[in-house]
Amino acid sequence: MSKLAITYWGGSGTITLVARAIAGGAAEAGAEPYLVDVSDLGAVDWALLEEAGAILMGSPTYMGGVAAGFKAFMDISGETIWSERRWKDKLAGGFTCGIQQAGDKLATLQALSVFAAQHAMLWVGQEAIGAPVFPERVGLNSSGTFLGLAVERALDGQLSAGCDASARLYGARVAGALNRWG
Ligand SMILES: Cc1cc2nc3c(=O)[nH]c(=O)nc-3n(C[C@H](O)[C@H](O)[C@H](O)COP(=O)(O)O)c2cc1C
Repeated sequence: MSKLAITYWGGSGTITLVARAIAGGAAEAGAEPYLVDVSDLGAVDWALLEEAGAILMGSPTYMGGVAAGFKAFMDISGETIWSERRWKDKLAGGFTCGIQQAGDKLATLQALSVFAAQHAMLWVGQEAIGAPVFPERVGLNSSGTFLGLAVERALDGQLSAGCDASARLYGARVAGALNRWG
């Protein structure tokens, strides 16, 4: 299976926990995940991203959209990576977090999915259906977001069990997609 790059930018730690949980779920499903913190654009392993079969993108939702730190990464990719179609046909997906259950997080995922389309990438959404449809799955995909992964802010430095499980399932889903199409 080809490499799965998980790019992210986080301010206070939640998105880092989410990226790690996604990586855990993906590894359990047989993928080879690589965490790529984009907070220092000069330190980003661009060759790894070019080699990867899938690139996931994670940003906290700030003011109803992608945080500036992640947007800087998006914008720099709009130079030669975009014009030379270097990420074309890679699988893509997105994840975000916010303090509120809705919190306009969908707008962040929409921006990330449009970004993937700009790069001619192929988007993979979240599949998990939680409560109340399946009452025993309390906390799983609690905001009912399917465009990508949307979770709530970590408390006490920990993701809730439901958010952690949702992130792991999303990692496993992308690993499965990579196995099938990557
Ligand atoms: C400037 C700013 C704007 C924010 N805007 C939103 C928002 O629109 N919706 C939301 O649900 N949470 C919002 N939050 C809360 C963060 O998304 C939340 O605390 C998240 O866990 C931060 O992720 P991080 O720990 O990776 O930085 C905002 C936080 C900050 C600092």
